[in-house]
Amino acid sequence: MIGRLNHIAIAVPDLDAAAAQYRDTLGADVGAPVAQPDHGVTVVFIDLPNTKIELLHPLGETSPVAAFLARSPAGGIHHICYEVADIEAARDRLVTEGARVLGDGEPRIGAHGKPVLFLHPKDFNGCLVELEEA
Ligand SMILES: CC[C@H](C(=O)O)C(=O)SCCNC(=O)CCNC(=O)[C@H](O)C(C)(C)COP(=O)(O)OP(=O)(O)OC[C@H]1O[C@@H](n2cnc3c(N)ncnc32)[C@H](O)[C@@H]1OP(=O)(O)O
Ligand SMILES: [Co+2]
Repeated sequence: MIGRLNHIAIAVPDLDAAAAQYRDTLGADVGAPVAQPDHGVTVVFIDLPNTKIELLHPLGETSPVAAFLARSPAGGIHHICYEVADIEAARDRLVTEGARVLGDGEPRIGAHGKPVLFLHPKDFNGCLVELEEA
């Protein structure tokens, strides 16, 4: 069911500083910050030869990333995003197998204009999993 690794997300306390570090210190191809108010984040995508890095910073009062940074003020790996061919079929299979799909269980449009879902970290070895329809 899961396919390619679409991205690894890192929550950061200072988005501009993290983007500059990837651009200048690590020599990476760093995109511009994009506000994603529906998801409560501002994101910067970094293109790598075999996947992407998503830098995340809280946006708005109800950002899900704010609580993460309150627990880990220096930042840290926030989630892993796998691609799936059919996100509703994937959701239905996961629910059948007892996994918790976060939110109302309905896919929402993510940073790439594709439907995404999130799976509870406690069901996947302490790792927040995002699924994005390829
Ligand atoms: C523009 C979209 C973009 C894209 O790529 O398309 C994005 O990726 S948007 C990313 C931001 N959105 C989300 O993260 C939505 C899903 N997240 C959530 O619903 C919450 O963050 C949740 C439920 C994962 C955690 O909520 P909260 O921070 O309030 O913590 P809890 O007390 O509910 O946590 C329970 C338990 O889980 C541990 N936890 C929390 N976050 C993570 C994490 N990112 N990775 C691993 N573990 C996590 C937390 O420490 C608690 O563990 P415990 O042992 O009980 O203390
Ligand atoms: Co993501």
